[in-house]
Amino acid sequence: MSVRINPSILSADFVNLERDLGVISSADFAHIDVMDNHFVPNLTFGPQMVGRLQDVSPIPLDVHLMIENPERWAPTYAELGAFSVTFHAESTTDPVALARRLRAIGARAGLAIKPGTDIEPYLDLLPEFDQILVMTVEPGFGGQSFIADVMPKLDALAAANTRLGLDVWLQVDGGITLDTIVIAAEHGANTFVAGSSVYNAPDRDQAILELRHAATSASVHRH
Ligand SMILES: O=C(CO)[C@H](O)[C@H](O)COP(=O)(O)O
Ligand SMILES: [Fe+2]
Repeated sequence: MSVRINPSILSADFVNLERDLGVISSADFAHIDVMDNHFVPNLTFGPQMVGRLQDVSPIPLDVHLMIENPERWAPTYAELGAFSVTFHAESTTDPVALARRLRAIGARAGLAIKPGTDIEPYLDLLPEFDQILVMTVEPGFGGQSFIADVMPKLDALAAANTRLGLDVWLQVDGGITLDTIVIAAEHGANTFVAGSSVYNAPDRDQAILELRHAATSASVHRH
């Protein structure tokens, strides 16, 4: 059972992003939080910046779009070469159509859901996606506390993967630490975004290694 550790550069130094991408090269993907100050009450960066991050990153980019009207912008990130592009169910009218456009460009397609959004309507759509991002905080800011109440959504997604014979990656994002990563892995998560717990650690490689070990042990224990 392989797990993926995706540090979020939301907790990096925004005037030293090339340097701060370089210190997470032992991770699987760099998680890039795009916020538009409309879908969430915070603003980060757009395609121009992400294109340059793509140029200099030692690892592939996992782009998380917290924006309104993702139909307008998500394909642009796929064209820039992002490995995966994840948009929110709450700001999309036709998630399947958008996922198909992203896949046609060559990116993996991800669907994200906020803590208050029900997963049930999306379970039958799993074949259309490569990953589902279950938010474990309200989107918008790093450094918040993990919301364990959303774990039943992971249980439902893991069961749907089994029922449909799929391996759609199950991603969690928000408040992931050495303790909470175990809880999420026990509920079937296999792709873990960690911002502050990686970037605030004195040794980023060590933090990534410890998160990976904790998640792997919990996954093995689960199966
Ligand atoms: O999408 C996000 C916030 O909306 C970030 O990816 C997430 O919060 C990571 O930060 P942390 O690990 O510090 O919670
Ligand atoms: Fe994120």
